[in-house]
Amino acid sequence: MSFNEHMHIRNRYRTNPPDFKQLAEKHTELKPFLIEKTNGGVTLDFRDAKAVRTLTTVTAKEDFNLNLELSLDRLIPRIPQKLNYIHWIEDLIECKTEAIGIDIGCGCSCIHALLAARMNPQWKMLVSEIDPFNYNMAVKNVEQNELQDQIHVISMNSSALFDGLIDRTKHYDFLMCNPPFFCDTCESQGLTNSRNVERPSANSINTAADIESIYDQGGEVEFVKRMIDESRLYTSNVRIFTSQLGKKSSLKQVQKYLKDIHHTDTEFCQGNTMRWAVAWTFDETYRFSEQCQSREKMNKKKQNRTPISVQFESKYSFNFIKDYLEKNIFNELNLKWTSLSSFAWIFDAYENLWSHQRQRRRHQNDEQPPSKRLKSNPSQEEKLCCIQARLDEHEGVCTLYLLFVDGTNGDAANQIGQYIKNQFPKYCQSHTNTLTIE
Ligand SMILES: C[S@@+](CC[C@H](N)C(=O)[O-])C[C@H]1O[C@@H](n2cnc3c(N)ncnc32)[C@H](O)[C@@H]1O
Repeated sequence: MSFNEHMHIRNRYRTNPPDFKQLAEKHTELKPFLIEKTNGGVTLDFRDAKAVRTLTTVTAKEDFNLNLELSLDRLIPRIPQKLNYIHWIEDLIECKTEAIGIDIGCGCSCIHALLAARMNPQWKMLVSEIDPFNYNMAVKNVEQNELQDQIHVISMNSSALFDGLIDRTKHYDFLMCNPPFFCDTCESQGLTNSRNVERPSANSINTAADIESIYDQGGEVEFVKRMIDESRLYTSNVRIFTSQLGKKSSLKQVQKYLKDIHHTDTEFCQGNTMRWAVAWTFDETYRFSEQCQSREKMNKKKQNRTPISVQFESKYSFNFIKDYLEKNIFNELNLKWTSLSSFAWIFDAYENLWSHQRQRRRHQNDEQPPSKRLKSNPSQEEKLCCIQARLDEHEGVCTLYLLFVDGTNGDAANQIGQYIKNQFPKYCQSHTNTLTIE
């Protein structure tokens, strides 16, 4: 399965992936690695480190005019995926033309800073590296592209991430990082269950050295947790902190750790690889824009913005249904409601009395003497939902529309709509003997 259609919208490779044949015509060093496919096309063996390294260096040259030196025993960056991260950073800082950024652990390629600098000629990057080999090669890569004015590489000799790097008298627009991913060599060699056994084995080589891929204090989750802890000391120096994550399970743990900090997340898609990323900020004036959020979150939001409709049989009049809602449903579900007009309402729910389990509890509660009933106090509870409701009549048929406005239960309009669909026939049955439906 290819995730290319979900690459960042500005990623130049989204609709125009590298053409290996054309690249090899111009950069002949790629030619020996081309493999003819039965359909006449060509591909590369992504398990061959030399092939992957050559593809990266010729792509960097062709598309970014970058002369890149890479080592076969160090991480070889995949440029299309790196662009997803850089474009996301651009979105986070609202495409500022002048910006100062930080990259923690630049690797021998120094790829984040080189791409960021080429794509944004007025950005400045401060990057760190703890491994002396990577540091020396990163400096070389900056110098051979004459980007010393834009990129400053710092060698770290302690395990501190920010101390000795971030200048407390300065302000930085963003911080980025691709942390060491694994906890130990077993995980890096795929011997522990980090990879779902159902998933096919990796069809792409990982050339990362242990120093690059292993953080023996708990892998990427603990590395990013350390970043979060340290970021609390630099709240006014860095506007937006970010980190990439290699596993979706890591994202959940990091999000939990960021509970009290304003944050968002996204995913980076390319080929059949997905990566995740988190961003957090201590700037109370800052709001993460919609385009910076994950597809999952955006899809949920879109779903919530579509009103749920409940259609009633034509034999039930507008006033009958309106009475049913105001005198039964709104009370039964303990909704705090206000009329917006004779046919529209807005209501809040602080407890879920519409799902089966909750209904059972409600009935049990109703059977208790009043002194023992559970009381709900909206001021102490979180709001499950605020919903706008409208009852329309068209050619004698009434339809109720429910639109989720906000709250913690994004599916509430759908659930309440379903509840009304289930309960209305029962109500009608119990009322046909005593009331007219007009
Ligand atoms: C997964 S690699 C990422 C390299 C590069 N940024 C990339 O995305 O291709 C992680 C890098 O972080 C470096 N690193 C690990 N701990 C560090 C620390 N405390 N300070 C700076 N760099 C560190 C490693 O040496 C390694 O180069």
